[in-house]
Amino acid sequence: MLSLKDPGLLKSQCYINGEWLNADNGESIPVTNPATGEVIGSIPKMGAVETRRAVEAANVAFKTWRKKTAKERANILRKWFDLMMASQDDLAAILTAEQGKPLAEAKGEIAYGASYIEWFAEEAKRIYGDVIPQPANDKRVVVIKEPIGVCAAVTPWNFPNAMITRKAAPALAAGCTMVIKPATQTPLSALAIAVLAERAGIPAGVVNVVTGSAVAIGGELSTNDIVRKLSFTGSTEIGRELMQQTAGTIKKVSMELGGNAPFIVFDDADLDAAVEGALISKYRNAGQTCVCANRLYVQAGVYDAFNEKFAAAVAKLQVGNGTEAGVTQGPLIDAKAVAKVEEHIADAVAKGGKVILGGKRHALGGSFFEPTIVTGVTKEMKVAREETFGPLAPVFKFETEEEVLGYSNDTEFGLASYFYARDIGRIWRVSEGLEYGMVGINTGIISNEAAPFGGVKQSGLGREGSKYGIEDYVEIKYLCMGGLDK
Ligand SMILES: NC(=O)c1ccc[n+]([C@@H]2O[C@H](COP(=O)([O-])OP(=O)(O)OC[C@H]3O[C@@H](n4cnc5c(N)ncnc54)[C@H](O)[C@@H]3O)[C@@H](O)[C@H]2O)c1
Ligand SMILES: O=C[C@H](O)CS(=O)(=O)O
Repeated sequence: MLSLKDPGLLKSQCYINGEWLNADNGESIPVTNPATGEVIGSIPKMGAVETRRAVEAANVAFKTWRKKTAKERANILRKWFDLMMASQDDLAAILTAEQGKPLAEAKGEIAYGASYIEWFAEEAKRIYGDVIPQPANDKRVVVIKEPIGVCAAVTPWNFPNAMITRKAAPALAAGCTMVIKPATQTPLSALAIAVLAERAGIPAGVVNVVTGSAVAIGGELSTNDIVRKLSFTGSTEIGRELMQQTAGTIKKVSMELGGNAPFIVFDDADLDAAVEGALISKYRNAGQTCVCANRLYVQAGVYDAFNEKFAAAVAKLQVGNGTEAGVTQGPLIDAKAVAKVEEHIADAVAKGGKVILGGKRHALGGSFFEPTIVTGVTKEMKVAREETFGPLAPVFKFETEEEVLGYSNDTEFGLASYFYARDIGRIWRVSEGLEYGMVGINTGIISNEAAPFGGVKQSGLGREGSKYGIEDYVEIKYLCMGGLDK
């Protein structure tokens, strides 16, 4: 059982209009720990009717929340940030229990998630408009920015805290209200965020969390005309479905979708730095990260040296229950995730790939999997085209810059990409040649609240974080002031 300093953070009810509620039919869904299989809690199995009530509550709350000054909203968001950081240990314990990542990573996620609240508490006060030089002296052209209204957020299980705050923070900062549907595998983190929102003084109806049937809740959020914006983080497949569903009411959408990140090591790279970057980029959250290195490309001249160093570093990863000291890789989220990794390994080996480390389920059983490296891989393999979303590093060999750019861009995805090199001309050529929303240069970690996080092609629409992140939650209004020459 979860032992928290603040047991009030562990909720089994949804948060709608400032009330903690069960499903209308009383049904609930268990929440299990992926490391042990034990039930750690339960959540209401809500559907369209409860979701509609949450949307209507958010609509009522919008009328007053938007009228607060930016400074008033900023102060309340700052309080929310302070409360989240004060509860970092408990929030991390809840996150590790329901998602599986090591406690140190979970604590890092809480700080990362809270940093979006801190950032947008500040950005709230900088949503500037324009006064544009008038084309005729009887008029003045003024532009103001206004909150778009009731927003919906549908979020994934792999970062159960940060993927929510990365949406709720800019939305509330802009004066919007929000209905959140977290992933069914990891809802307790979302409910804990709502507890702290309530304690921070965020008024009833401004933040709402609904759990239960994804199709029913998502269907209501994507078709209810009161919802003016839907922000989704998850697979490209579901993102495409939600875009189609929102088209009927012409909603604004943000889509943070799947990835297939290339991680390129050129022969002029600092090899030790490249190994360190590849390790963190590939195996963070057991590889269950949208921006993790999905394909490693190493130039022929350093291919063997890189693989030797990389295998030695990966072999040091400690697989186990995320609550145990020293563990650096937890379980995968479920058996389906394990099956996908096994499918990708089997396909690569069948087509000539060589497993030089790991390659099978961990001795711990369940959904634990050995950190794995496969060499001798080619573009005909599934690992070249599909997002593995697990602790599998396929290492491709390449000869020239032109060749590796061609390989890297040969995908429908365009989220994150990485490369290690030291020649400045190469750094500029490759940075501009990669068709991705984000490029890590001599680093394997690119995510922070100050940066515009997002993808191109079928990895999504819009940006989260940075000064750009709040633009997705405002509408531009043009005021044409006439008759000024009389
Ligand atoms: N780009 C990013 O920032 C980012 C971040 C995290 C995860 N992801 C992507 O998400 C995927 C893994 O996460 P996942 O398994 O939670 O993704 P998913 O698409 O299966 O689920 C994401 C969310 O959508 C909900 N959902 C599922 N089917 C739905 C439907 N028919 N209608 C409405 N909602 C529905 C789920 O309950 C969950 O809350 C990977 O592809 C990963 O790359 C992207
Ligand atoms: O999985 C997707 C997240 O956006 C990862 S990150 O923590 O933002 O890098």
